[in-house]
Amino acid sequence: MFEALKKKINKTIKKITEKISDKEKVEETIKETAKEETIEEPETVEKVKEEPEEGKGSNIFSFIREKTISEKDIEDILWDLEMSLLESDVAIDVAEKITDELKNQLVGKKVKRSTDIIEYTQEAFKNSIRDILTVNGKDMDSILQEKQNKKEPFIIMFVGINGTGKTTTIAKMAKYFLDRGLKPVIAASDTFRAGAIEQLTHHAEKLGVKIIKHEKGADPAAVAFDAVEHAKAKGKDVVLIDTAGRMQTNVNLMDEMAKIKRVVKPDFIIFVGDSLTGNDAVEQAIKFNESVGIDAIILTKADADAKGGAALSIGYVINKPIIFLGTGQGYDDLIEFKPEWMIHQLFT
Ligand SMILES: Nc1nc2c(ncn2[C@@H]2O[C@H](COP(=O)(O)OP(=O)(O)OP(=O)(O)O)[C@@H](O)[C@H]2O)c(=O)[nH]1
Repeated sequence: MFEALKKKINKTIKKITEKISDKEKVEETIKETAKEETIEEPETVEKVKEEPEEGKGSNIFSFIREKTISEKDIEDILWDLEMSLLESDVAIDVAEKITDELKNQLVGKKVKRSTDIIEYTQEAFKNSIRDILTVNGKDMDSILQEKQNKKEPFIIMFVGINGTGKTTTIAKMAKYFLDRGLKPVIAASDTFRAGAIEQLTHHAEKLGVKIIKHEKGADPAAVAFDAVEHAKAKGKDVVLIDTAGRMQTNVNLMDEMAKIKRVVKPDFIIFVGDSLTGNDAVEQAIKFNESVGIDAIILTKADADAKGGAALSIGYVINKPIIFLGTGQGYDDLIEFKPEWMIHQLFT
C-alpha cells in the first residue's frame, strides 16, 4: 500500500541529506580520522549513508561541519518533490502544503550530522502529513451511541458513483456492525440498476442481514423510508442505504439523493470513492459534498493503491475525514483509518 508515495518521501530525504552533507568534507574527514583512529575506512560515503542505523558508522556522520539549512539548499529538491507528488495524483493544494511545510520546518535548522538532516526531514514530513490528514468531523460512534440511547435506528446513507465498490462497502459495514453485536438492515435504494439490487441481495443473504428492496425503477426514497420503518418496528440498530451512482454530474441523480435525504433524514452520509482513481475520486467527493453534503469518506481498493494520492488528499480537500479504507474483496477487508496509521505505513 502507498509504496510509490513512500519511495518519493525516502528519495527526497536522501536528496536533502546528500545536498546538505558536505560530501567532499565528509570524505576528507573520513580519511583523516581513519588514519588517526585506525578505524576501518568505509568503501564509499554512500555506503555509510545507506546504513544510518544507530551505532553503524555513527562516528562518520559526526564529521560534517555544522551547517544551517538554507532555502537555496532545498528549493530545487522541493520543486521536484512537488512535481512528483502531483504525478502521484496528490491534489495541488496538498502537494503545495507539504512542500511549504517542509521548507518552513527545515530552513534555518542547524545540522551537525547527516543523521540530523534525516531526522529533521522525516519529522517535517510526518508533521505536514499529520496536519493534512487530521480533519475533524462528526464522530460516527458518538452519533450511533446517541441513537442507541434514544432507541432509534442509526441511519447511514452511502453515496458515490458506480463501480467504486459502494455495494461491497455496504456489505462490509453490515459485517462491521454485526461484529459489534448490532442489528443492521440494508435498503436497496439503487433502483436504477437491477444488478445493484441483485448484488446487494446476494451480500445480505450471505451475511444473514435483512434487505428492503422494491422493483427496479421504484422510488429510491420510498425504499429507504420502508427500511427505516422496518428498523423502527423490528428494533434494528442501523439502516444502511445504498444509492444509485450514475454520474456525479447528473442533475437527476443529485435530486434523487436530495429526496432520499429529505425523506429519511440520515444521521450520517458517507461518500465511497475508489482510491485507484486518484484525483477523480477527489473531484467526485467535491461534487457530492456540494450537492448532498457528506460527513465522512470511505476509500476502497487501498490494497491495490501504490500512489496514495487520493488517501492523502481527499479529506483535506473537502475537509471531511476518511473513516475507513477498503483493503480487499472480503467482508473483513475494512480498516479504520487514522492519521497515525498512515504515517506508520509511510515511515516504517
Ligand atoms: N481489491 C479490492 N477490491 C474491492 C474493494 N472494494 C470493492 N472491490 C471490488 O470492486 C468491484 C466493484 O465493487 P462493487 O461493490 O460492485 O461496486 P459498486 O460501487 O457498488 O458498483 P456498482 O455495482 O457498479 O454500483 C468488485 O469486484 C469488488 O469486489 C477493495 O477494498 N479492494
